[in-house]
Amino acid sequence: MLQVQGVSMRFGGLLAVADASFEVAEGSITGLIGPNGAGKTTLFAIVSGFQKPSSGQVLWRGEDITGRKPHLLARQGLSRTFQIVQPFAGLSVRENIAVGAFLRHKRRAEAIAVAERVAEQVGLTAELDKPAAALTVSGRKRVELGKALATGPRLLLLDEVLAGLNPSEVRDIVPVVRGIRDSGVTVLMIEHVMQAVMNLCDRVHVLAQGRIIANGTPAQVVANPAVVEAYLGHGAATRLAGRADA
Ligand SMILES: Nc1ncnc2c1ncn2[C@@H]1O[C@H](COP(=O)(O)OP(=O)(O)OP(=O)(O)O)[C@@H](O)[C@H]1O
Repeated sequence: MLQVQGVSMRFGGLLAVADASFEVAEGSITGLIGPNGAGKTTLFAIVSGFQKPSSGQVLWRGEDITGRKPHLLARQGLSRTFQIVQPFAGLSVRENIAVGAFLRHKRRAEAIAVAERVAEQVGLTAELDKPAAALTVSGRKRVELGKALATGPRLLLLDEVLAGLNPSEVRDIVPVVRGIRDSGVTVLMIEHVMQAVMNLCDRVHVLAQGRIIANGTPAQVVANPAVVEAYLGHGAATRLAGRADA
């Protein structure tokens, strides 16, 4: 469904993304993980049209969409959430989610109806009338999810939607993400919360220092010595293996 082919992004002397290639299969929940500064956010910004890569291509259903603007990509069914959630504080939860729905529905009543349907999907029905500013971090994350979902995406890009949540809040949102996929929306997620990655993702791509260093099922990538080293430092995999043998 989505193919990233040989994408590089240079900021001055820094190669933030280096010849990265990966695919997202339709109907999957695909994870993009890696240590801080690995280039995940940059790669996401490229896929969602917020940045144009220095080189390489992004293909959407076979079509080259490299550098296409975010609002055009949203019309084509590719929407994203942001790591820092910034709901319209003065608007209600219903109105915040409806902002996304206006992409495809011109009439207010229709957009509101979509927002109410989406609110149910993300577990916000009881909060619909509240101002977004009154919500907890977990609630705001759900609003962010709802706003993106209300645009009617075929592929939803989730940027650390679980960051800042406590373990029980993570446990509560995991089925929401799975439900989104089950409703026919493919999901690509950047995520640091490994508990959720292990639970949710069909496939994971690991980025370190701008390069894709591994991919596979969650179980395969966490058992991969190159991945362990990328997170814990050179020699960590051997040291850990030595301890396990002892
Ligand atoms: N606009 C920019 N100008 C210069 N350098 C940048 C810019 N954006 C990102 N970088 C650098 O590119 C590298 C990759 O950053 P990026 O934010 O993509 O990593 P990340 O994997 O998302 O990290 P984190 O998990 O901490 O969010 C970092 O070294 C970062 O400082």
